[in-house]
Order: sequence, then C-alpha cells, then structure tokens
Amino acid sequence: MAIKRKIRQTTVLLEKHYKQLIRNKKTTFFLLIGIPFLFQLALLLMGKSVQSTISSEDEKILHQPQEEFQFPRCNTKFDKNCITLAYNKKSHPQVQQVITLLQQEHDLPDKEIHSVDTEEDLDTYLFDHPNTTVAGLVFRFDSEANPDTIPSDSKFFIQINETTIYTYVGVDDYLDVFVPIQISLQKALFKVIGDYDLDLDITYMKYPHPQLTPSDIIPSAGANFWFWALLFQMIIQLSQIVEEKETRKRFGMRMMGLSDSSYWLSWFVLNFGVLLLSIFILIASGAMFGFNFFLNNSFATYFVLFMLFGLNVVALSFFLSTLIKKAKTATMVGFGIFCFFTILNSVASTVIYSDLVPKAVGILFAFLSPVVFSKGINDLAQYTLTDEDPGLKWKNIGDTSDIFPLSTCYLWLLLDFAIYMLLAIYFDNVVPGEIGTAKKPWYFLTKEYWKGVQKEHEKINVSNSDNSDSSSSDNSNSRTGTNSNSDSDLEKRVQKKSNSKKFEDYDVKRIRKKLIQGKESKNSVLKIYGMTKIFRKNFLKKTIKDFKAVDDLYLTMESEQLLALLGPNGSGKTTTINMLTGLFPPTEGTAKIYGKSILSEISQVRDNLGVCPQHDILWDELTAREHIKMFAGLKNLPKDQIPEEIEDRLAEVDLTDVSNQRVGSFSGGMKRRLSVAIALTGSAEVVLLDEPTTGMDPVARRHVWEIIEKAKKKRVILLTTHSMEEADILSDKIAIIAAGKLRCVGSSLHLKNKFGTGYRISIIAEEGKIDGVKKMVKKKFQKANFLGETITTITIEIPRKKNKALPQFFEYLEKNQKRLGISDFSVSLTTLEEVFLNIAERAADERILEIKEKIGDDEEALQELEKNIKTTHYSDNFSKKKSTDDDKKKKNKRKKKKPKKDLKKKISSSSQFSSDTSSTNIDED
Ligand SMILES: Nc1ncnc2c1ncn2[C@@H]1O[C@H](COP(=O)(O)OP(=O)(O)OP(=O)(O)O)[C@@H](O)[C@H]1O
Repeated sequence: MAIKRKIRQTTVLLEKHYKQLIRNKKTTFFLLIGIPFLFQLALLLMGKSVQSTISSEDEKILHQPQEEFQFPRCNTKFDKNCITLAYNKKSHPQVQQVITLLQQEHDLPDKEIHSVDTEEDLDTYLFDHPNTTVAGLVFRFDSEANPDTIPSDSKFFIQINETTIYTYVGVDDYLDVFVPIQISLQKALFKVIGDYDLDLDITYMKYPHPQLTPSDIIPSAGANFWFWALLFQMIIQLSQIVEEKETRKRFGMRMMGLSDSSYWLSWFVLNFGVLLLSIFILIASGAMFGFNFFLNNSFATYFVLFMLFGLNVVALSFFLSTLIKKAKTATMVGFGIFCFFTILNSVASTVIYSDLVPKAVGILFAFLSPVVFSKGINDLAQYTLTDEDPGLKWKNIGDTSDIFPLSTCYLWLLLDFAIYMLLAIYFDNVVPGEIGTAKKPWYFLTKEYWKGVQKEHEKINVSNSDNSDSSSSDNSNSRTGTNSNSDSDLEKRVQKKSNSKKFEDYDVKRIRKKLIQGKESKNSVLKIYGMTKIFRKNFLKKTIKDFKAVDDLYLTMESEQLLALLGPNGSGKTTTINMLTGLFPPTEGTAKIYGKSILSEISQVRDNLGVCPQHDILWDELTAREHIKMFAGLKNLPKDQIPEEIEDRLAEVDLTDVSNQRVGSFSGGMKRRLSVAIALTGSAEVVLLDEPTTGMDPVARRHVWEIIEKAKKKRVILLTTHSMEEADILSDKIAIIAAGKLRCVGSSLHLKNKFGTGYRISIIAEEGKIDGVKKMVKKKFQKANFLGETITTITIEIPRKKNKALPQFFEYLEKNQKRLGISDFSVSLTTLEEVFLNIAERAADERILEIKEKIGDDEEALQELEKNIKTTHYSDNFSKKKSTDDDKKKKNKRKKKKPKKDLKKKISSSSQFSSDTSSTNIDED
C-alpha cells in the first residue's frame, strides 16, 4: 500500500483517537495532568515529612550496652572508599592508643580509619563526605593541659549517620552502630586510662549533615514515584488497545482496508504524545516544588531519560496487548507489572547495580527498561543531593558511576524499546485473536513474508479458470501458464472435488465445473474458487484438533445481484466473509473480486469492498457523521468527495437528523443502520453484510431491508442471515451452506420447488363439518399429509408431484363451499424455512453417519450423539422459526401501514397467499 495512503489512514485514526480523548474530558485531564502532578506532590510531601523527622532529632542519650551487638564495619561492597571510624585529636598519644586498640580488636585496616585534629575538622569531614563513614568519635578535653593523658572528666561522643541514605553504609538501625562502638570504646578507654572505676561519659551525637531538602527523598523514592506516574499511563493505554481488540473494532477496521502499520503508528503517536505531555508536567511540577534534581541537573540529562522511558512504556503496552484478549485482564496485568517493577526498582541501586552481585546480573536486568530507568534516576540524583551540588552536565553523562554510566542507560533504553517493539510485532502475528488466525512462529523466515510470493494453492485452483477477466491487470493465477490442462484433466478434477460423501446439489457441482473450466458468466464480479478454511488445532485457543470450517466452496455472483448465504450456526458463513475481506487467508483456494485476488491483491480488493460485520464497529464518543468521515478516509476516498459522501450515506439510512449525535446514545437499530451505511461508504461495489438485521425489531428490520434493496442497484451484495423472510424478500439467489459445505444454490422459488415438501392448504369449516372435509380431502389426495387439526380447521400438506391437481381442487372447493360447510381456505407454498430445515437435517444425518462409522455399535453413545447433533443443528433454527412466525403475524398487521411499493410486492409474493391469490401462485409454480 502506498506510503501516502498509510499516512492518511494514520491521520484519520489519530483524529478519531483525539476526539475520543477530548470527549472523555475528565479521564483525559486526570491522565495527562492529574497523575503526574499528584505523584510529584506525593513525593514532595514524603520528602517534607522525612525532613521534619530528621531535623527534630537532637542529641540522644546512651542506651544500655548489650553483649550480642556486632561491631559495625563499613561495607566496602557498596563503596570501596568507605570509612568505619573518623576521629579527632589525631596527635594525642592516648587517643591514638585507643584507636589502635579498637583496630586490633575489630581487625580494622588503616584505610577504614580517618583522623583529623579538631572537632571542627571532624564535622567538616563528615559534612563533606556524606554517606561514607559509619561513625565519628569525638574526644572532648583540653589537650593543651593534658598533652599525654586523657583526663577522667573527658566527654566522648559517637556521631552516627541516620539520614535516609543511611543504609548506604550497610547498617539499618543507629543502635546497631552506637551500642557496639560504645562498648568497644569504653573497654579501650578503661585499658588506656588504666582506671576501671571511671564513670565514662559517652553520648550519642547527631551526625553532621547538610541541610536536608526534599531532593534527598529522590534517590530512594523518586524513581518509583516517576515510574508509577508513567506506568499508570501504560495501564490505561494497554486497556484501550486491548478493548479495541476485544470489541473487534480493530478487525472491523482491518476488513475495511486499514493497514496494521497505520493502526500501530496511530496508537504510537497518540500514546507517546500523551506521555510526552505528562513528562513535561512531571518536570514542571518537580521544578516548581523545588527538587534540586530538576533545578541543578542539565535539562537534557533527565529529559532524555524520561523520554526514552516513555518510548519503552508505549512499546511495553503494545507488546503486552498482543498477549491479552480482555480489557479487564489488561488492567490486572498492568497492575501486576506495576507492583513487580516497584519491588525491583527498590533494589535497583542497592543490590542490582552494586558490588553485591556480579556485573552480569546488572546487564541481565538492563533488559527490563523500568530497572534501567530507575538506575538512571538514582545516578542523576547523586549529583543533586544538596543545594550546593552543581548537578550533572550533559557533557559528563559518560562519567557517572559503577557498572555503566548514564549514557549507557540511554543506549539500554533504546535497545529495550527496539526489543519490545519487535516482540509486539512478532506476537501480534503469531498469537491468534478472537477472530483471525495466527501465522506460524517462523513466519518471518518464509519466502512469502519477505517477497510476497503468491501461495501455491492459489495457482492450482485457479489455474485454468477466469477467461472472463483476462483483460484485467491481474497477472497471476490463470496466467501462470497452466492452460495446457486437457478437458479430461478438468473432468477428473471436478470429479475428484465432488467425490465427497457429503450431499451437494447438482447446481453446486455445475458452478464448480464452470469455474474450473473458466466458463462462468462474463458478468461474474465475485468468484470463489474452492475456498477452504481449516482452523488448526491450537492449545492457546483450546482447540484439540484441526477443524474444517469451510469446505471447498465454489460460488459466483453477478453485478446488481444479492446473494443470501444461509446456514445453521457455525456452518461457516462468517468465516467465508472473513476470508473474502482478507482477515485471514483461505487454507486452500482463493476468490477474485473484480478480477483482483484476495490473496495477492487484497488492498485493491478492499478498495471496492464494504463490510458490515456481525458486531457493530462503532465508537460511543463519535457521531454518526464522524464515523462515515473516518471510514471514507480509511478507504482513501478523495477529500473533496467526503462531505457529499457523508450526506448521501446518512440520508440513505435515514440518520441525517441525528448525524451530530454521539453514537453512544443510539438505539441498537440505529447503530445497525449506521453499520450498513459504513459498509456502503467509499463507493463500495461489493458489499458483505453479516447478519445486518440481528437484534432489530420488525419495523427497524424492514427499514434496513429497504436500504439494502435500494443499495443493490449498483452493487453486488452478499448477505448472511438467519431470517428466512429476509432472504426470501431481498435475495436474487440463495446459497445454503451446512457444516462448511455449500449444499444448494438458486433462486428462492427454485429451491422451494427442488427441496420443499409441496403446498400447504388450510381449511376452516363450521363446527361439526370438519370430518366431512377431511374425508373429501382423503378422497382427492390419498397421499396428503395431515399436519394439524382442530374442531374447525385442518392443515394438509400436498406433495409437489400432485401440484397439477391443485387448480381443480380449488375449483371444487369454491363450488362446494356451502355444501361442505367451509367458511375459508388458504394455500401456501413450502416456506424457505422448510427448505433450510430439510438441508440442515441432511447435513446432520450425514454427520451422524460419519461418526457412526467411527464409533461402531455403542447404542447409548449413538443415541446421545444423535440428540446432540440434532439439537445443535436445529435448536437455533427452531427458535428462529418461532420468531419468524411472530414476525409474520406482526408483518401482516403492519402491511396496511407500509405502502412501499417494490418491497411490499415482494413481501406479499414471498411465501403466503390467501384464497384470492391462490390460483396465480399455483400457475407460477
Ligand atoms: N478463529 C477461529 N478458530 C477456530 N475455530 C473457528 C474460528 N472462527 C470460527 N471457528 C469455527 O468455525 C466454525 C464456523 O464459524 P462461523 O463463525 O463461520 O459460523 P457462522 O455460520 O457464521 O455461524 P453463526 O451463524 O453462528 O454466525 C464454527 O464451528 C467456529 O467455532
């Protein structure tokens, strides 16, 4: 498909997405502005609360020492340059002795000890080296007066770091640090001073640290909060995409010619646009709240990080959407992912990207973009811990710490994005949807995929056909050089094809033969060549064996013709339509529409095709007008023709008055009418209507019939329906399909004559006269079948063979009406419903026979099977029969009110007639 067209389709869809967004104002506002702002506000509040807790801490009093405390050591796995103890009075000999004793007792290397001269120097050191030292020891006494000894009235302080990043040095609780140091220091002082009765004053002192700002919360919580704000969007985007799949809107649009690339591109542009906006709001509110992270780091350093993560969020939602079928599940999975990464992110910097685990683990986790994002945030946060920190400049992105720098985080995020997108494309192709079939897992390795090579089965089945459209641009199939087939070959092929044990009428065989020989009518617009669909067993769909849904279907349709495709539930009608629209390819065979193959030229086929699927493909937020505009755009109708097209289509289905109303407020009937209008949009010459009147009341149904009747003029219409009345009234040709196989084809009258049981006569007589009438009928028609009897009426079925005797019989009735006590009588031709049931019954018997051969003599199993098959074959049709009868009654009531000429003529001549018109109909037969 031309790039230009794809771009147009993308823009049309974007317009649709945009309208949906602006018409769901509250949700959109919450999504775009509310979520990022609220998460940022929550982060600020959390920062404030931590700040206030720590500022309120003052000196703390010594706790009772306990033996089991371990002496705390700085964790060199976290930080190679960390310090266990820093102390003042480094030149005092007894202080030095105390430290040496501590070192000896706890095996502390010199590199874990830092010494300074004064208390101020110690504070400055601790202040300037945050989160590197476990504890500071303050010796307070006058060293000028006591140059060699520590006086007994000295004060000792243990300074401990207890800010939020405290765990960085590897301890969890300040008591774990204070108490063991206090015990060891006490012991060492006793030894050095040499007086074990001294009452030493060892006190806890606050660790000097820079003024805490809300930014301090960022390394521990920022990554999660910002990640949550963006991931919330992912959950919403994921459920929107899955909802379009679940409600079959995506398939509907695909049927109408939408390319997959335009579909994904439109979602990509929308979702990424939404995320970018959210990111700007996140950054703006972060800066507004005074987070150093946003104020001191270069804008590009964090913007690129957020943007790349935004791309990953979109790709992740695409990928997940290919694996999920229901919007509800999508939301649940979204929240699951949310929780999973929240946990993972909390250990991203402390475990995954620390010296605790091998480097390879860090690399492995880099395939999960939220973890990389979290690492990037943590890296950047280290540069803005205090107000004084200058932040990271863009030119230094390659210099940041540990396993890989920030610049590599960017690369990882790009790589992850590419991987998720590829996974999305792959699984979109191989995971079977509700409708449609999946490609083979290795589809991208096949020649067909890369070169668009024509499928072998198309060549075989159409090889010798189609001389009628040889002038068309199609250069495949019949023109592939296999015309050398002799007549006998053809005969054999036809024989072989029709050798199936399944019942099919002679007309069906004839159509097949003509198509194979290429002798079909020159007016044939739609030609189906041996189309077969086998749904392969698929454990994802829980189908345990291959299933042939459509079996070697040959059919033709001519211009201005309406063909009604009838068949019991599950007989393959929708599958046939889905193959014709290219939703999935036939397993065998092909079809041509206006000379274009559905296998190799589906986009050209779709230009001429209009589809009304079984389920409405409508969006509640859009108006009727916008729907027509959108589908006209998808079908590439020239822009200047669109306004006229909208008016014409709306007028055609009588929706002009409500054209600016949102479809969400439409009734079921109005929606269906709009679906029919959509199918007729864009000068569709071949229109496929899949049960267009399902769920409609009789009035609405008749309205749609009128629309279809009018639409037939310049088009070819293939209609599937369960309403026999609808088929009878609208169709020029009827095809009945059962168990995937075409059984019979022809006009309604032709089928009634061929497969109907004959005529039905109802006679109403005065009370007490009915027995006499019965005797008279038995005398005239020995083979008459008495269908029903009350005290005043009888219904008789006269076999078709006897129809020549009917005119005489009616003459006799009229002449002897008074004598026999007959008050009225009527006659009707076999209904289409009887023909349908007859065919369905044969198909069911066939199936029973087939299975009987397999299961042998097990009587009980046979009975159960028979019951099941008959029930599935007829139950729906019997219920339909009832509703059709009801419809008929209603129809008769309405007849007087609806003077539409053409249609009314058809309705009255379709199935029943009164005694006044009986002779005309009998003659017609
Ligand atoms: N994607 C699929 N995978 C597996 N089986 C499928 C698939 N689509 C349809 N089928 C099966 O193929 C058969 C024909 O289905 P189809 O929808 O074509 O019937 P139908 O004649 O349109 O029925 P209805 O009148 O109920 O709409 C059914 O047995 C159905 O279960």
